[in-house]
Amino acid sequence: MGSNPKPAEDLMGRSNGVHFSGLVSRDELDKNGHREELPTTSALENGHKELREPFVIGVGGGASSGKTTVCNMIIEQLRDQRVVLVNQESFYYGLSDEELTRVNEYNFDHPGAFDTEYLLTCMENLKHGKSVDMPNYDFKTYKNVLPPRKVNPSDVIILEGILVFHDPRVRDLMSMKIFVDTDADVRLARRIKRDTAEKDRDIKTVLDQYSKFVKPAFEDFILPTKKYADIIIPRGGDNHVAIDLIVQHIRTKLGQHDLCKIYPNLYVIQSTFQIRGMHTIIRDAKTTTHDFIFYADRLIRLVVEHGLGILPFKEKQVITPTGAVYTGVDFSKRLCGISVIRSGESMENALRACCKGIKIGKILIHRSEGDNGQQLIYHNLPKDISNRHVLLLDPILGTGNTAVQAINLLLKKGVQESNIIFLNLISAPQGVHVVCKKFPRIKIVTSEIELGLNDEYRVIPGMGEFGDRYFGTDDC
Ligand SMILES: Nc1ncnc2c1ncn2[C@@H]1O[C@H](COP(=O)(O)OP(=O)(O)O)[C@@H](O)[C@H]1O
Ligand SMILES: Nc1ccn([C@@H]2O[C@H](COP(=O)(O)O)[C@@H](O)[C@H]2O)c(=O)n1
Ligand SMILES: [Mg+2]
Repeated sequence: MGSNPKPAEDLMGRSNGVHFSGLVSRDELDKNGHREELPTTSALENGHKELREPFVIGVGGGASSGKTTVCNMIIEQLRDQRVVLVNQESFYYGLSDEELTRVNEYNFDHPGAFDTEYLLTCMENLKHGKSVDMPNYDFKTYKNVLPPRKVNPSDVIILEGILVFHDPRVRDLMSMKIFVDTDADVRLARRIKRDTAEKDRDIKTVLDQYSKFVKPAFEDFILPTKKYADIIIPRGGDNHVAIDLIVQHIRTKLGQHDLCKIYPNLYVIQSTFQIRGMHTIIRDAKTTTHDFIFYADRLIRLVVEHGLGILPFKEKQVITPTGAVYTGVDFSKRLCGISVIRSGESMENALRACCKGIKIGKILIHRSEGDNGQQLIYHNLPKDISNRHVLLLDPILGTGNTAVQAINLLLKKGVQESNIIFLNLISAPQGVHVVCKKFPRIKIVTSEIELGLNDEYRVIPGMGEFGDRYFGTDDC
């Protein structure tokens, strides 16, 4: 795959082609909040470009303490990240027919009930970037016979379960350990509700199991692991402050905010599952041209709207049909769009749809060896461009070389640097560094920050050659 990252300084003057990618990623949440993923690479650390090991979080605590709830809340807040949830309960040994006849005598809360060796293998593989076959335990049949779930490595791996801190080898894989601490009576009440509703068990069976196994095991095996926790969350999912702090810490460790912290003029649009879903489609190499255009258009529209949102405005009052005064704003109309041929042309329709009658100029930059690999060969810009705010359109910011050429031309034509908003769908950190360092007053609006560039200066994970995919020339 050739994904060794390049330092930004290396890229200036050496690229002879950007905007490619071979890596595809797809995330899906199933009904249990599990994610199934195709290969991904790891996140960036502290704004640097090296790819690194995933951040592993352990979430332990008594049964029904709210571990899964806490994990789902963390995952929800990290919806713009590649997160995978591993449940310790998937690693329960299946019961033999003989054991099934005496199921009420089986202690599911004992460390020996789990296949910890296989759990360890799976976690080590995930941590080292390999995909794994996760067992699929069925609580109703007590068996492990369902087809395994393929889980691929991610930027964040969360391992949750009653005894995830019991084995020191599993503990050692974790970068952060969270213990969910909920009162025993609350846990029991929830357990009765859950096991009768979801596991088809009667109250007597649940209570017998609780007093015979669950309570003693909590005291003997689970509670003693609380001392290993870095964070103890009282009240589980009700503790929003704790969950917010945990998410902040994870983001800091992933270096997610660093680029925006370094460059206040970089705007990454707020991610939602809709947005990630659309990215998932357009990044999938198997997506048809028709779907690629549809979802790329939706994302481009969001980026354009966001870009328009950071244009200057003046306060304006209007009278509504009810005769009331509405105090609003009047936004700048001295605008134009400039698309970088050819992929930037894919963004013109969205801009026209948002700004009736907007003038759109074009710049063509040829990429070849030598001379920074860049050659400006054509431009057609509005004559009065120097008096306008310019929305520069190019869906991918890779090395930054093309953007630098285009911006240099705009500046030469008298456009003020602070009047340029560069709109793109994805930005490689290297390109962000190059553009923001050279033009600190320019604004960049993007929908996702990429992992980096590979040896061939292609954006990873990226989405391939955008222009070819959008204009349907990818099989020419
Ligand atoms: N803060 C809460 N308030 C009310 N019910 C909760 C809360 N947290 C969890 N539950 C419910 O309690 C049950 C057990 O929660 P869960 O998160 O599955 O715990 P665990 O994974 O620790 O067994 C679930 O039915 C869940 O909906
Ligand atoms: N067949 C099984 C397997 C496990 N249990 C109980 O599940 C609890 C652990 O799950 P949590 O989501 O609550 O962490 C544990 O207390 C086991 O007794 C079961 O009842 N049947
Ligand atoms: Mg659970």
